[in-house]
Amino acid sequence: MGAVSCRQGRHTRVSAPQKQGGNIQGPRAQGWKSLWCGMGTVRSGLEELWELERHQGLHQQPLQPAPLPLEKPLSEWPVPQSISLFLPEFPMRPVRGQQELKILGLVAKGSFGTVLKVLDCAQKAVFAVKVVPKVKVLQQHTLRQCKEEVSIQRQINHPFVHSLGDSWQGRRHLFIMCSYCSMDLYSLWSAVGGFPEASIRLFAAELVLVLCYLHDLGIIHRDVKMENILLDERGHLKLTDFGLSRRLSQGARAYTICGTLQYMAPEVLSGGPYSHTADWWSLGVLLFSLTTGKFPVAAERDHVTMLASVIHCESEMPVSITQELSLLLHELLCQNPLHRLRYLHHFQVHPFFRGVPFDPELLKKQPVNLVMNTQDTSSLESVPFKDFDCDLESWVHSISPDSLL
Ligand SMILES: Nc1ncnc2c1ncn2[C@@H]1O[C@H](COP(=O)(O)OP(=O)(O)OP(=O)(O)O)[C@@H](O)[C@H]1O
Repeated sequence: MGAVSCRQGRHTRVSAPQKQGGNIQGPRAQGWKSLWCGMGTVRSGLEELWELERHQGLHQQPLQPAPLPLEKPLSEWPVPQSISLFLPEFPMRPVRGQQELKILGLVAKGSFGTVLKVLDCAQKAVFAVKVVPKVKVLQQHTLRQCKEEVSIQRQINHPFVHSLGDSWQGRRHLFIMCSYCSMDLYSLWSAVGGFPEASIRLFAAELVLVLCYLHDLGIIHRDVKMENILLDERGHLKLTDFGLSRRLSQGARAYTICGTLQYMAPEVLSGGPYSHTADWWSLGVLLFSLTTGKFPVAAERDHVTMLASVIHCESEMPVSITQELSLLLHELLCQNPLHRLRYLHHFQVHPFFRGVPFDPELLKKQPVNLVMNTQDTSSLESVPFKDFDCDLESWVHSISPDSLL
């Protein structure tokens, strides 16, 4: 049996961006403080502010705005191991960032990293930056995986995949930057519940194209789930989080038990051998949930119990769904990976996809009314970025130091 690395089914995603002057409280704020304190190249100015706060006993008073001092260029040679270990995927950027990036808010706290929303002042564009503490990477023995994540994301270029903007390292953190998406499928699903079949058909076709593309490149994603599907401004999807992905050539097998329990195929839960086909099971779970508003099998506490539930459960299809969709779900949620749908031509001729063009450009032209409607009614997410254009000093200024302890 392979190593076990299971993730939680849901992130602590912050549903609305934090505005300038907004309150940050509780454990989330604590996360911010420790994050800022260790942000190395990007937030070294903040680190100094925290130090100042500690030594001058300013806990009860708001911090004064202060200019961000530039971090001294790296002069150590040879490069210390704490840096060289993460090269070349995470290059050192001594000056970049602290002058150009401004934190706009906290997006989510994943199991590996914290995702921040930032403004790149030079490019005048908003990005999401995943910040991963190096110490966590080393403690959890995920160095190889972490480098693989970046190297895979650099290689990929597909309209429905979230491509990598940049990656670099500070002294204590790794940074992975991508363009920012204001909505993810999980949040949309939580707000809307079951989706109409027309929307499911479009999402499914886009995901089929992405998964076929990845598998043809010899990449297995291993964490296909709603939280890892972001939606662009027109509602089309972008698969993200390649943190568990790996290169697996056609015909090769994997054994590591990893993924998010509710989405993991039986052959993954049992410790393999498994292949790219496991991603199609996850797609089945995802489509079932989008259709019915609930997961085919409730989450269990560990992979052993989850396996028992998955094996013994015959997911009942609601009578309200069409036969074509029911057939698709059955064929994806097939216990035997060899009998599971998995090739593009399977989907192209499937009755559920009758008339669907399996072409990214044509799919992108189709409207996703569901998302547009939801975004229209959401409050903060649709506020223009300039409204929360705060810089680091004002963040520090606006937050009560007590709430950050
Ligand atoms: N570019 C982005 N724009 C907006 N939100 C994002 C972006 N990237 C990630 N997120 C949000 O942050 C969440 C966590 O990111 P990600 O999955 O990369 O971190 P993680 O630590 O690997 O999470 P986990 O291991 O728990 O899946 C995502 O599920 C998504 O909701």
